[in-house]
Amino acid sequence: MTSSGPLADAVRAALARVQDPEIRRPITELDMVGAVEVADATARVALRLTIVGCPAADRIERDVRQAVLAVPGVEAIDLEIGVMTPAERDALVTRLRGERRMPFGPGTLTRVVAITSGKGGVGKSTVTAELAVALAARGLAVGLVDADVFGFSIPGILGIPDAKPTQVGDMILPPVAHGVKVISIGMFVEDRTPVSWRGPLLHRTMQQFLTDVYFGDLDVLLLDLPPGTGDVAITLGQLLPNAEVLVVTTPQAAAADVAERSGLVARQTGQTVIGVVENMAGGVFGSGGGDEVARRLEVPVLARIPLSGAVAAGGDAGAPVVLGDGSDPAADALIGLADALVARGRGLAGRSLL
Ligand SMILES: Nc1ncnc2c1ncn2[C@@H]1O[C@H](COP(=O)(O)OP(=O)(O)OP(=O)(O)O)[C@@H](O)[C@H]1O
Repeated sequence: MTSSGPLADAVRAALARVQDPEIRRPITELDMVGAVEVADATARVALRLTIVGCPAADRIERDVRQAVLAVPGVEAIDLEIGVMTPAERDALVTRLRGERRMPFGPGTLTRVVAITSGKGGVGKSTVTAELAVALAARGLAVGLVDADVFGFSIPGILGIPDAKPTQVGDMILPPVAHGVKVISIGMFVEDRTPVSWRGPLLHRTMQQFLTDVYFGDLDVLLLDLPPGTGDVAITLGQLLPNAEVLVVTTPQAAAADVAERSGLVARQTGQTVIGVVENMAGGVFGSGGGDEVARRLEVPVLARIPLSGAVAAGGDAGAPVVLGDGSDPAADALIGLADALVARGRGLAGRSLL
């Protein structure tokens, strides 16, 4: 690694401001920058990409050129692009992963929030995706695990229906949508059909999502659970007893029973139910469902999200309403939910008082 003279140092400093768009760390920290020399106002930079055919290669190359050419005294760049050797890549993966196995269990600094519902179709995935984007828009580092094996609608709602994670060694880099790092079972099945896996396979898959997917340091990790009280909810209850849980329900009174049950199952695993989100309020679903579930679980209703054509259209188009022009009451309610979550802080979730 040759780097000589103040101009070469300035080029290195400029390169330290270029991020790998997938790993979201400076390329200099990822061992992607080799020799740097400057001669006759021309900077020679050796770049090592993590994998052949790296999907972010164009972007990295463009950012590197721009950063280097902005250094006073540099007029041209001679960029030599190579690929890491398997040994270099293994060393990087080991370093990034550290010794941590499953970084989101008890003791984590990341706030883990699971979103559940009693039955399907109440808008749980929509609420989860919009909430994730609203939190990311506030500047938080947000990850989203779509664990809804029967639906996996999150990638579509976020506008990345066909995105696939990049694999570096045995590390999986999640695609990023609207600032949210997203991983979904739908990214690993061929024809997007719902998965009919049972307990052990689901358990392993969830564990892998939480361990092998490189999210980096997150402020918040959201999990979109399948509706009901099945294997995934129980598995995640075991893996993440420290998680906080939001229960999404419609205002329909008849939905209250099943919604309450998913909250109770979460609580049995040690998770903390922090509130209820009533979705599709003011529609044809009657009223009182959210209050009823909240009363039975002894938690507050954190948001009431009105039925909104904009929300449905935004979900179809992959354009979250929380990033819209602010004219939609449902968007306000969803942003209010993000505010309520942040204002609530981490509380005592997952910490024993005894
Ligand atoms: N507040 C809302 N106003 C209007 N439409 C909504 C609202 N919330 C969700 N929807 C729409 O309702 C449908 C179901 O939403 P979604 O897929 O999020 O439900 P879900 O509870 O996650 O279902 P499942 O668990 O079965 O995947 C979608 O078409 C979505 O766009």
